[in-house]
Formats: sequence, structure tokens, C-alpha cells
Amino acid sequence: MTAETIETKAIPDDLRPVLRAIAAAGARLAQVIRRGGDLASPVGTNADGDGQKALDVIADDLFRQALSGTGVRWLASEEQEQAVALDPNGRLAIAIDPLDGSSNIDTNVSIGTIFSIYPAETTAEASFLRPARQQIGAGYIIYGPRCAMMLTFGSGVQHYALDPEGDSFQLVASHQQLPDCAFEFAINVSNYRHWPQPIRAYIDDCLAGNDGPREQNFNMRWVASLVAETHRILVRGGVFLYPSDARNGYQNGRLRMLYECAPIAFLIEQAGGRATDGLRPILDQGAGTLHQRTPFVFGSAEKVDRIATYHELPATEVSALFGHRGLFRA
Ligand SMILES: O=P(O)(O)OC[C@H]1O[C@](O)(COP(=O)(O)O)[C@@H](O)[C@@H]1O
Ligand SMILES: [Mg+2]
Ligand SMILES: [Mg+2]
Repeated sequence: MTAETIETKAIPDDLRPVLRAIAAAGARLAQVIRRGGDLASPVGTNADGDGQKALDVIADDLFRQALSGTGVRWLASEEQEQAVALDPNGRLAIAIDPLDGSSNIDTNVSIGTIFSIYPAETTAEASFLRPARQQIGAGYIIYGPRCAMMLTFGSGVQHYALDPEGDSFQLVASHQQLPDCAFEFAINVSNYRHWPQPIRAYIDDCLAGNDGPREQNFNMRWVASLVAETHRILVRGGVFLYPSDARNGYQNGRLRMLYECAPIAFLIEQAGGRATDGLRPILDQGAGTLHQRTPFVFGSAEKVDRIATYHELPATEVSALFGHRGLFRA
């Protein structure tokens, strides 16, 4: 009998084969990352025009091979233009970002894998282009100083850690809850001049700290790995924003609905947080195409709700000097 790659007692029976496969491929990828080497060299361009690095391709191959023969009918990947048909009798459809945070590969900063599980329909389109609330599972693996996996099947968030001596993920918490206490925001501020006015107004008020309308100092983080930002927010709280902006190609932000925002939104809601496109819940929406992008805001419920109210303010109020937004005291 081979050793389990993940402790399965909290995983629904019908999803165990795919989770074992994902855990095995994740443990293998963690080894590849630890070993290092030439993982960041450019090797091409993916369907969406993003540069691909060696590790993007290695990760894509690893997860596709691991998921063959596990009951997956359709596999959609960031690295493939079209969904791939795996097992014609499979009952599941999986969307995956095999390697998230590619710009960090060569800097030895945390990177990850994100995945989303739906019941398979007769076509790939019907399986993936549907409301994100129809996900039956979602998760990510973080390849950080410790390798961990967060999973949800719709009844809370399970936190697993990879045994550093072996290749098995062990359950460390069965109900990870998002704390609502961190005054910390994550956004790529270098894009400030391109943001819509409500986002500028929200960040202006955070930056004004004790002297502004929030009367509260904030801290800032930006790792540029969605998985790492999500992990920090699940453990410590805070809020993440990747809004739409005025740059060419960023009218819907940067992050992809199907295999980045939908699974992260499922995890965040299950941990007691909120995830929106700035205004509307991500889980009430769905991708119109496999690689569609969406603005993305998630984290502590109170902060995400507050950001939505900035979108609803009259233009005169959001463009007012920060000291005048008396409505928004922390
Ligand atoms: O470089 P930017 O514009 O700050 O974007 C960073 C974002 O892009 C991403 O790296 C996109 O994911 P990929 O690396 O899978 O393409 C996110 O992980 C991260 O949040
Ligand atoms: Mg990504
Ligand atoms: Mg990626």
C-alpha cells in the first residue's frame, strides 16, 4: 500500500482521488522549487499573451499528468488556450493556475498553485462558464518557507501542511477563520495614477492614517503573488485590491476569474470574509470566457464592504479632499 499524499478524512469521498493527485503533484513541485536551477527562464507566451517561464510549463505538465485517470473530464489551465478533455467518463471539471506569482520565481519569494472544482457537464464551456457559486471545491497550495494547502468544499476552510520529512499533507486546522482586526491593505501602488477614483479615494484615506477621516494608521504589503497575499489575509486579516485601471489591457484588472478569483473568493467567503469585483460578489458572477479577467477585492468583510461604499458615493464626494469624507471613520 502506498502512503497517502493527503490526510483525507475531511475530504468528501468523491473528491479524494483528485485531491490525492493535486497533493502529490504539489509535493513534487515543492521539491522542484526547493532544488532550484533554471526555473525562471522565459520559454514562450501563453494563450493570454503573458510570458511563460520554465516553471509555469513544468507545473502545468505536472498537474495535467497527475490528474489523468482521477475522474476529471475537463481541465482548464492558465497555460492552455482551450480546456483539455481528459477522461470522457469523468464527473469533474478542474480549472487551475498551475503556478501563481511567476514574477517571483527567481527571487525565492512564495509562489503557489490555485484550483477550482465544478461538476463536469457535457461541454467544457458548460462546465466552466457558469456562476462561481456552483464550485464544489477550491483550494491553493503555497510554496513558502512552509508548504501549505487551504481547501474548501463549502463547509469551512481546511488548512493542511506538507510534512517536510515526507510527501504528505496533514490537516492542521479544520475551520480556518479570517480575523477581522488587521489594518493592513495590499495593492500595487505603482499603478495609483491609473486607478479609478473610488480606489484612489479609499487608499488616500488609508494613507492619511491618524490624520485622515479613518483616524487610523494602516500598514501596507504587496508580495505580487496572489496566493501569498491570500494566505496572509486568511491568517492575519486585511484587504487585497487589484482594481481595473486605465492601462492598455487592464480595463478588467489583471487577475483571471475562473482559476484565480473564483476559487480564492470561495475560500475567503468560507473563512468568513468577503470577495467582490469592488462592488458585486465574485461568487454571483461567472467567467464569460476561460481566461476572462476581473477586478478583485477581498479580505475582511468590513473592509470589503467599505470599499463598495466608495464606489457608490457621488463623484464629488470621492474626489473631495480626504479630510472631508466624514462618513468613513474607522
Ligand atoms: O505584477 P503585478 O501587476 O503587481 O501583478 C501581480 C499579480 O499577478 C499575478 O502574479 C498573476 O498570476 P500569474 O503569475 O499566475 O500570472 C498574481 O499572483 C499577483 O497578484
Ligand atoms: Mg496567477
Ligand atoms: Mg500562473
